[in-house]
Amino acid sequence: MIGVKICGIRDTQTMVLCARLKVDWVGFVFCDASPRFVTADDALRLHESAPSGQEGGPLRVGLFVKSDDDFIGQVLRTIPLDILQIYDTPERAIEIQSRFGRPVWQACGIAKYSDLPTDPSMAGYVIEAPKQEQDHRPGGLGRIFDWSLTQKWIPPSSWILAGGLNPGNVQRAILESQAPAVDVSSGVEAAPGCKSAELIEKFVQNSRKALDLKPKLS
Ligand SMILES: O=C(O)c1ccccc1N[C@@H]1O[C@H](COP(=O)(O)O)[C@@H](O)[C@H]1O
Repeated sequence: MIGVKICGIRDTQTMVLCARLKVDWVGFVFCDASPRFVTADDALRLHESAPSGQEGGPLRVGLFVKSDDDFIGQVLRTIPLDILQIYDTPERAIEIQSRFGRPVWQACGIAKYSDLPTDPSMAGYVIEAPKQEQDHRPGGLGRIFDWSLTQKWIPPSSWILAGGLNPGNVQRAILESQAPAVDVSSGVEAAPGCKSAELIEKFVQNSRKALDLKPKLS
């Protein structure tokens, strides 16, 4: 079964839907440059609206972009995040992992094969398109990269494919990249920051069908 993460949740209906669809992870974006930004109090309200990971619901992932310890600590005192998705240097991501005692998924922008990470001490990696000069934030931009780059990569720990995925391309993305899990934000939205129940359902369904399709597409 392909793991699925729905990121940038801002409303309780979407939380409840993700729990009903047995999505593996939901993401809360603590980056105020994003149309999906939530405060720690918003995230707590969302967290409380659906079964927790320990109760069989989706694990809660918090996204932090170049955040300092004070900010991360303040969010963690409000909401019990299961995983921290970090947009920062690898050194800083490792520091955060040991300081806060939570698994860290480091976000890596991949333009070429040698950009793929090799450090097994990180709990996981989010493998996505690289940030460009004009971007005001590092993710949630609906941009893909060359999925075939990960085919021969030996991942040092668990990983998830992200960037520009949507219900129409996710099956091909899984087959071309050989990803064990997929992460989507803008590709299941009706407008920036506004999730579509219909697109989420299709995305989850199509992701999970990818394994069945393998012989037909390869
Ligand atoms: O979603 C955002 O606005 C965002 C802001 C800052 C950092 C990451 C963000 N989103 C993450 O980016 C990838 C790809 O998103 P998309 O599917 O291309 O829209 C994914 O991990 C999002 O969670």
